[in-house]
Amino acid sequence: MDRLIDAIEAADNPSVVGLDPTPHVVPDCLVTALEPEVAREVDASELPTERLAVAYMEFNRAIIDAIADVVPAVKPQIAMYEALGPAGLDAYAMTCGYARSRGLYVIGDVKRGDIGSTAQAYAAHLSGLPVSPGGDAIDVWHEDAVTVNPYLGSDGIIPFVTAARDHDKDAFALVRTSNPSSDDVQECLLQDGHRLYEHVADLVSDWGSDTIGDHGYSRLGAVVGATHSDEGARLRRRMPHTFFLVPGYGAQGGTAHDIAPMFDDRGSGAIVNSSRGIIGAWRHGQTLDPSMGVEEILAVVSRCAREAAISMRDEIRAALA
Ligand SMILES: O=C(O)c1cc(=O)[nH]c(=O)n1[C@@H]1O[C@H](COP(=O)(O)O)[C@@H](O)[C@H]1O
Repeated sequence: MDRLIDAIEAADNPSVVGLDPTPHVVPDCLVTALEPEVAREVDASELPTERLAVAYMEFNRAIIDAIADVVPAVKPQIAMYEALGPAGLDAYAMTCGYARSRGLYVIGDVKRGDIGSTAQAYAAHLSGLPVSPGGDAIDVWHEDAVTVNPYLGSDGIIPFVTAARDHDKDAFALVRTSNPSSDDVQECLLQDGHRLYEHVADLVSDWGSDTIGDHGYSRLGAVVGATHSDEGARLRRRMPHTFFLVPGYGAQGGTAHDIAPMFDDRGSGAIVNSSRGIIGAWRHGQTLDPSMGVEEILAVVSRCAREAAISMRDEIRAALA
C-alpha cells in the first residue's frame, strides 16, 4: 500500500475517481459524433459494441486528463466494459494503461474470488502472465491493485496476496459493502457473538499480516462502504494495519461526515471512491447539443468532472481537518 499512500500524500487527496462508463453516463451525442470514424475501422456486425467501446475510451481519456493532477488514483469497474464483450475489455485495459501513463494508481474493480487453482489464474491481474515457462510475465491489464471477494476463504485470497507481494501491488477484500442488501449476509450474528463482517475483517487482517509496509498498512486492504459510518469507525479500530477503500460516496448517499471516522488519527488509512458523482457530473445542468463536435463535448464533460473531483477533495479535506 506504500505506493498508494505516497500518491495520496503527494496529491493531498484521499479520493479516487471511479471510471464506470455506461450508456447513461457517456453522452449519446459523443457516441454519435464518433461513429463515422469507428464505422471506417470495423465491419457492420461489430459496430454496436465497438462504437460504445471507442466512446468509453475517449470519454475516459478526457476525464483522466482532467483529474490527473487532482486525484492520486482511478478505479475502473470491469463490469461496465465486460458488458461490451472483447471490445469493452480492450477499452478497460487501455483505460488502465492510459491512467497509469498519467501517473495514476489504478485499482481494477474486478471483485474476483474462486477456488485456489482458479484464484491463481485470476491473480494474473496482478502478477501478469509468463508467456513461456520461466519467461517474463506480461502485464496485460495495467492495474496496481484489484478488488477481491473473500467468501471462498483463504485459498481464494492468498494467490492475490502472494502476487501483490511479489509484484509490488495490492488487493482490497470486500468486508462491509455499501449496498442496501449487504445486511442480509454481512450482519449475520455468529455463535461467538460477532457479526459475519467482523469475522471477515479479522481474516483479512490476518491474511495481510505478513505484508505490512513502511506506512504501517498491509498489501491486503478492505472495502468498507461509506454508507456504514458506525461500522466503519469500529472496523478502523479493529483493523489498524488494513487500508480501506471506501465506495458509496455521493451517488449512494455517503458524505464526508460519514467517511471521516474511517481514517486513522494521522488522517491516513482510507481512500474514498466516487464514480457517477464525478464522471456523470456533466448531467447536472449541462445540455450537450448533438451538433457539437467531439472536442467540444469532451471539454464540457471533463470540466464538470474536474470541478466535481475538486469539490469532493475539498469536502474530505474539510471533514478531516
Ligand atoms: O468494491 C467496490 O468498489 C464497491 C464495493 C461496495 O461495497 N460498493 C460499491 O459501490 N463498490 C463499487 O464502487 C462504485 C460505486 O459507484 P458510484 O455509486 O457511482 O459512486 C461501483 O464501481 C461499485 O461497483
